[in-house]
Amino acid sequence: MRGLLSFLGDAWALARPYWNSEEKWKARGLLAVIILLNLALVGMNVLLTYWQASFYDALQEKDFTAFSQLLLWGHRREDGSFMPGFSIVAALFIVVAVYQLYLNQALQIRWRRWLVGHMLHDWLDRHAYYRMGLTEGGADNPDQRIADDTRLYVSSTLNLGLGLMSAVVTLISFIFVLWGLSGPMSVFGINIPGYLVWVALIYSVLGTWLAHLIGRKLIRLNFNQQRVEADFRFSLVRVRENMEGIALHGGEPQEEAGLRERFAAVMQNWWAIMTATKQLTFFTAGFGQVAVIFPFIVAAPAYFAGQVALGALVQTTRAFGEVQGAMSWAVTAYDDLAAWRATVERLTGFHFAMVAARAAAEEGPRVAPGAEDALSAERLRLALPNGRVLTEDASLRVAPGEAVLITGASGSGKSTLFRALAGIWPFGSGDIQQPRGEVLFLPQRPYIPLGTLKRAVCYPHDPAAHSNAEVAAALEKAGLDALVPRLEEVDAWDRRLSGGEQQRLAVARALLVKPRWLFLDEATASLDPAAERTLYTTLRRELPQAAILSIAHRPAVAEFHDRVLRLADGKLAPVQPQESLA
Ligand SMILES: Nc1ncnc2c1ncn2[C@@H]1O[C@H](COP(=O)(O)OP(=O)(O)OP(=O)(O)O)[C@@H](O)[C@H]1O
Repeated sequence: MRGLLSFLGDAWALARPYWNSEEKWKARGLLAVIILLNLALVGMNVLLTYWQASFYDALQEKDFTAFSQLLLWGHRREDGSFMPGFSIVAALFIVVAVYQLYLNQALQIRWRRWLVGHMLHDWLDRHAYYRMGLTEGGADNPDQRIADDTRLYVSSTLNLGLGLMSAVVTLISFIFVLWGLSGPMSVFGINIPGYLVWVALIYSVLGTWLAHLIGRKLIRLNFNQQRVEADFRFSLVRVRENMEGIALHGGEPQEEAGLRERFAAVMQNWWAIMTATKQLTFFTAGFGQVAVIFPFIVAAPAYFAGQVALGALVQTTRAFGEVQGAMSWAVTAYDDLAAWRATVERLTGFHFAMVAARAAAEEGPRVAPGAEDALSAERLRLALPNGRVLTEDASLRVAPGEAVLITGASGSGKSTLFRALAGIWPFGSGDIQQPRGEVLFLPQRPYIPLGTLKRAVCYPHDPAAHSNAEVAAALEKAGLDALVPRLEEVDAWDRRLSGGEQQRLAVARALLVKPRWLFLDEATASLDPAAERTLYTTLRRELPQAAILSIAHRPAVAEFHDRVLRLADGKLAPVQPQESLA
């Protein structure tokens, strides 16, 4: 019970922000209309049971006029009351049902847009996504949670919520109908009024309880299914993204084995879901079948005793069926409820992982952005997620326009030092003063976004911020003249360009963006030494005001820098350029 209450608390915590957001009046208004339409549907259902009673009575009495009037416009009964015809009620029913669904979907997409927008922000804000990827504590498969789980959550919440509401309203309405139709019954000499109502209630409560006992393992299984499906899809995406590496290694058998293994996890969990669903369906289908004849069995004695007419019998069984159906809502919706609960738990887990990752932005070295016109790091202690220390008490100060080369053995922590200077490394301590003005980091494998070549060069600027002529000039200076005519072409540029070309593209980016602070982390390492020299010469000529911090292994790069620092034994120490061999 505690588990259920805390789960409902989580579900509400997930939903509440939207219903109190800037969109709240539109959302609430739309929901109110949908609820009204839903209630109208229930009302028409009630009306139809009375219509049915009149219709069967007309049949029994072979009253053709009443029969045809009841099918068309309507019939005035002997007591003066008017019963609308089936065609009218059915036409109205169709219109209401269509708009109920249409507006429901409109509300779903609005809610989802809001939710996805907020999740994207929380995920990307303060590098939360990066930190979540660094530690195992991050939620698995964020892409699936943002793309799929939000869709499932929104549609299930609305549909289950409206389904529950309809069930409650149907229950209340038909309890009155059934109560009116059902006479008292004497059990051991005690008169029980509205006995059909009690029979329906007992039948349904028993059914719901049994469905819960049989189906509850589906919650965990559904949760797992989402995870294993996402893992499988992710491994397929990895193959697609690393096609060349895999093909060159001839790694297909390994990949196939890995993919099969992941799919086996999908299968295994799916079999467990099938077994659990089979058990639940045996029960729910049996429950549903019995429910068809059960009301006849309980109402038949009165009919055969001549106490009720055929119309009243039909109306009674229908009312019984509706009460029992509404009471058993949880039995029929158990599968959906289990899936919904799994989705809510996945989204809640993701939310808390994001909150923790954003809070962790305060952890690690203290970063003061743009505090002064220089870059400095003091008493920098950088560690790995597992606690291993990379630098102990490293210090650094770089003035505007200065060019500094950082060398050190592979794995000594040079890239991690850059990550810390960028303010994204959350493990360690010390003080970092970030400089004023635009900063650009160029890693060894540049990030190339999807879209046009122009977009790839301008990143992270908006492509509209630069003219084609500017971008073309930058590409030419970086030695990519051949690409100039393809600026507007959309392609998978990260796969189309060679490693060296990608690095040239990154240099073109620097020439275009003209940062005041440029960080090059082995950003020219894929080029031949002559090309590397040319690019460094171009960078120093074109960006004379820029401070440049480079990480490089080739000693020749030192001549383009004012001084060289070497990272060794956890400390940064100045060395002579000729000593800079890594
Ligand atoms: N996210 C991470 N989780 C665990 N270990 C990490 C992580 N990132 C880096 N490391 C480890 O930290 C150490 C330093 O990595 P870093 O990339 O800073 O080295 P580097 O000096 O730049 O090396 P190279 O010259 O080879 O590029 C390496 O041993 C690396 O395996």
